[in-house]
Amino acid sequence: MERGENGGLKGPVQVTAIQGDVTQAHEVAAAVTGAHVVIHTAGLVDVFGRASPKTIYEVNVQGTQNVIEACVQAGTRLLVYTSSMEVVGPNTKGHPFYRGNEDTPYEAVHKHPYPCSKALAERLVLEANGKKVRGGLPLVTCALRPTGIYGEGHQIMRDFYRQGLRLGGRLFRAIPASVEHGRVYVGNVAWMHVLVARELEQRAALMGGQVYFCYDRSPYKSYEDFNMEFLGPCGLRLVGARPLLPYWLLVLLATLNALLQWLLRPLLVYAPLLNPYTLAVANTTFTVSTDKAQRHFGYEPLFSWEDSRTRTILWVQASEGSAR
Ligand SMILES: NC(=O)C1=CN([C@@H]2O[C@H](COP(=O)(O)OP(=O)(O)OC[C@H]3O[C@@H](n4cnc5c(N)ncnc54)[C@H](O)[C@@H]3O)[C@@H](O)[C@H]2O)C=CC1
Ligand SMILES: CC(C)[C@@H](O)CC[C@@H](C)[C@H]1CC[C@H]2[C@@H]3[C@H](O)CC4=CC(=O)CC[C@]4(C)[C@H]3CC[C@]12C
Repeated sequence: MERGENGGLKGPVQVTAIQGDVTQAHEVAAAVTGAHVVIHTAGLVDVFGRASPKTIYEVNVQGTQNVIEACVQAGTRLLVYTSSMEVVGPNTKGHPFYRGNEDTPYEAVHKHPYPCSKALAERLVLEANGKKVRGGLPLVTCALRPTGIYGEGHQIMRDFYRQGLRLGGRLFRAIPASVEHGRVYVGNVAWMHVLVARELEQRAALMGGQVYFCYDRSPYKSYEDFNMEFLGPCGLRLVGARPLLPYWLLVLLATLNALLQWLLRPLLVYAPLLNPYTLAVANTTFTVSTDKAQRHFGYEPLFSWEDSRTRTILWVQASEGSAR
């Protein structure tokens, strides 16, 4: 197949969809059979208490173990795993991670089921690097750590948008503007996965067993201010130059939400955006500044910040029709 000027593929690419459950080893084995490279991006992304810790573990950890085992049995030598910034932090102590990179020392301490599961899964993938697969050759693995992904299909962005519509076009600041979060456009995350899948075999000695943050040129902003880059052009406004409520009151409200979730669980799943974990993460600076992916396999973002922003705005506006 012919390649485009940025090295991307030109012309039709044949895709065969096989639906399956990563927690079912036999289904994973069937999906992996014959694959030259596996990109394992399936995961249960839940920090709102919708799923049980057991289910999060089964999908994110056992599911990843099933993928590794399937690669070994099938003789598939290349495995790329979608890990997460959360493997690093923010930690339970609220330590900021400011313009850090893959080598920045940071005390990665987690209690929440989601980051714990991603950290364990990443470790399984990296430890599997070099493991002999069927046929006797070594498995080559690496893990990509996206920061907060945004773009088309971002359900949390859609939830904020709908919340703003319900509140008369307003959202109320809860987090100081000074608390910066690194964010990355979904198209650039996908592009990094494609580049790794393409380069991992030839650069196995350099890339095998490595982790790479997913990054692009999206600006560092507070989570709420960053979201307003898209929700503002869709008619919403963020009220307050500073948080309208004191932090202790937000902690109280988040705790009440967690208590309500626990009390209501036998009847329904009550899973608001604000809970002790989401508040703590939102309130802790986490930004990355790295060029490791560029140095190791020539990664450059495929989508500029301007393009990423426009595409996301168009998606939110399109979801407006479904919101009303
Ligand atoms: N959303 C974010 O900000 C970030 C996400 N990630 C990681 O990116 C990956 C994709 O996440 P998102 O696209 O955000 O979430 P998503 O919920 O949109 O995608 C997760 C996918 O995994 C599939 N999946 C879930 N359980 C499965 C199972 N038992 N068997 C097979 N497939 C299953 C879902 O059907 C879905 O297509 C995940 O591994 C997540 O941990 C990493 C960093 C940031
Ligand atoms: C209610 C307010 C306090 C509001 O600001 C809460 C925002 C909160 C829902 C998000 C703030 C930071 C987000 C997380 C961050 O982007 C890192 C993530 C990485 C992942 O792998 C999965 C998603 C997430 C945990 C992401 C989830 C939503 C936030 C906690």
